[in-house]
Amino acid sequence: MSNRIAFLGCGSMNEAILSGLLGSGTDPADVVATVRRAERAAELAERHHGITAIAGDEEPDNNRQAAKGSGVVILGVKPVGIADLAREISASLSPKTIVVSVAAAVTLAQLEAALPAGQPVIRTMPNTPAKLGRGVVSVSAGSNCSPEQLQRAKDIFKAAGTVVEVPEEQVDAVSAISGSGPAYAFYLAEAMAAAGVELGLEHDLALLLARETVAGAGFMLAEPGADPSALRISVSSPNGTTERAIATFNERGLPAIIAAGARAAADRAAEISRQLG
Ligand SMILES: NC(=O)C1=CN([C@@H]2O[C@H](COP(=O)(O)OP(=O)(O)OC[C@H]3O[C@@H](n4cnc5c(N)ncnc54)[C@H](O)[C@@H]3O)[C@@H](O)[C@H]2O)C=CC1
Ligand SMILES: O=C(O)[C@@H]1CCC=N1
Repeated sequence: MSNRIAFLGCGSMNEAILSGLLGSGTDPADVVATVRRAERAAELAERHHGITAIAGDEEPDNNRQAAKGSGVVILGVKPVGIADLAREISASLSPKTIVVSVAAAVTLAQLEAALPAGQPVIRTMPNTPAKLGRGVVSVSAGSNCSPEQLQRAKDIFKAAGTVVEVPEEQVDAVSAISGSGPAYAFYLAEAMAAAGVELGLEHDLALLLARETVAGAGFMLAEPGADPSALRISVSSPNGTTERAIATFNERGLPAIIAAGARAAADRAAEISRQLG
């Protein structure tokens, strides 16, 4: 099977995966990316030397060109555009080409219906730390995907981080925790920086403290076997300052607020799936 991997719709998410892949030693000559605009294609080609980036405003059949001869194609446009993109490339796929979607809310059934009968399809839910090889991605195989084809996709995504296999019914929950989750961590950093300013720190200093703290805590969480509760307790002296802060978060219902946000994200994914029919 061809080693070439095509990233169709190379925006934030697909570029993050592409970066992770190149960072782990994939030959850029085996990577092709498509986008809408020529400026974005030039930016990608400059940032990732040796890949091929094709813009639709210069070459309207860019997606078909990229799909043709690729062993794996990764669909990375917004959910509403996935089925059209799948139909557009259908005639350019070999029956063995593995079609991977990173889109929230687009089901395996919707993907399979837009592709030639029998096409192997995998639905994934990645996240943007893939850019640093620190993403986490779920994979769910469609009915035509062989164990070897699923393994090939897992091997690609391993380069971008941790791979978990989940039944498709769980993808909306995965999306609500790890797909969207980096935004929750960034939101926490924003709120901490704002709190620092409220306590009298200069904005730049407050932002530096918040960024380095969330990043540093992230590194600690990334150590093998890390336990968030144990790590939190190790910062919290009995009757000390941290304990007072955490008690205030609990009194104000922060865990329930986070659960409600995650529920809202999962519900929105289900709503989009229904809208896409
Ligand atoms: N951004 C994130 O953190 C995550 C995103 N996703 C999924 O990834 C997908 C893309 O999201 P983002 O990367 O955030 O969006 P984005 O807007 O940054 O990327 C989409 C890219 O596709 C290009 N594009 C649109 N139509 C095209 C076409 N017909 N042919 C070629 N290129 C085309 C756009 O120009 C853009 O560069 C979505 O389906 C989303 O659900 C999944 C997990 C996390
Ligand atoms: O916000 C979104 O719709 C995408 C899916 C998961 C993360 N970002």
